[in-house]
Amino acid sequence: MTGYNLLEIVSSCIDLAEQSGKIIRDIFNSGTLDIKMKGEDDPMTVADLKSQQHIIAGLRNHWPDIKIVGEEDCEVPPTQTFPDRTKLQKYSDSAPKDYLNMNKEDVIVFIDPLDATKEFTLGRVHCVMTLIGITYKGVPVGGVIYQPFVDADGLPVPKEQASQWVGRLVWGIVGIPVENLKDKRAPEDKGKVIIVTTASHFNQDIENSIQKIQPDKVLRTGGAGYKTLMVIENLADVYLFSTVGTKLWDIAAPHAILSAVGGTLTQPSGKPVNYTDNLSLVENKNGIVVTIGDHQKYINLLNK
Ligand SMILES: Nc1ncnc2c1ncn2[C@@H]1O[C@H](COP(=O)(O)O)[C@@H](OP(=O)(O)O)[C@H]1O
Ligand SMILES: [Mg+2]
Ligand SMILES: [Mg+2]
Ligand SMILES: [Mg+2]
Repeated sequence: MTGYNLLEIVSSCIDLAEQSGKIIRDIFNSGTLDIKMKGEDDPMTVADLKSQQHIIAGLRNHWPDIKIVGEEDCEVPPTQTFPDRTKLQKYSDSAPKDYLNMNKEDVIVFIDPLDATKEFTLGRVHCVMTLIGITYKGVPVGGVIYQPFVDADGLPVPKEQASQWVGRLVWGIVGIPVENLKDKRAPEDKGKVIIVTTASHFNQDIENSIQKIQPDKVLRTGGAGYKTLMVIENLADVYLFSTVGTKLWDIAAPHAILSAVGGTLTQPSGKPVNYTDNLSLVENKNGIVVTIGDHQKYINLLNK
């Protein structure tokens, strides 16, 4: 076979995301985040950088030429990390055959080394995640997300109980059932329409869109990955961010897992997102809408 094998790439990304989680936890515990501002409300820390360097160096050791789009602009020193490519071998018979020998030109790995950096710098670490998404022919097909600051069920743990930060991994490949997910909807929220949106990048466009849906509840928290996982686990019906701000690396990994469980992510118009390595097109300029069901109903409301 001459193409890339998605099972091997996702297997490696699982190792690298878990290792990055440890890097992120250690830097948080050190207390030295070395915060730099890339733009207004757009911080980057040394944890973002070290996490991305670790992931890219590990991928390059196996796939020197694979297309990678990472959030941070940084040099990548070589490492001796050779991630395990074999963890998912048992799915070789059940995985979609196309994904076992993917044309190299059509594969892109999107890396968000630390999603929810703003919240991270404020110590609200439960929503921090490392996100690695793999797209094939412009569509997310594999995703790995790792939450460093939660317990094994993904529940927040305060920093006074840091020893319980065992972390949580979720990976998904479209066509293979996703493990390690729960329906977390509280009984009193059954039948309600719940929107989740940004905590730290809110604006009037988003407020106007929320009004069109007339939800019963609006939750605000950090991280594109965390909010998408809330939809996947039924804590919210819609993740709505109807404005410029998120980038392809924020959504590639969670989108793949969402697709694997039957959910939908589009632009607010209902048009699909096109995943490309053209750096002038990595912004989700029109925003995103994420649902686990009734997607068209919400798109209709947003466009009426
Ligand atoms: N106005 C804005 N400027 C820069 N980045 C934005 C933004 N709005 C959203 N984002 C990006 O979208 C992601 C989710 O944002 P939010 O937590 O507000 O929902 C964050 O990813 P990072 O933390 O990986 O940079 C954040 O940087
Ligand atoms: Mg950032
Ligand atoms: Mg992000
Ligand atoms: Mg980030």
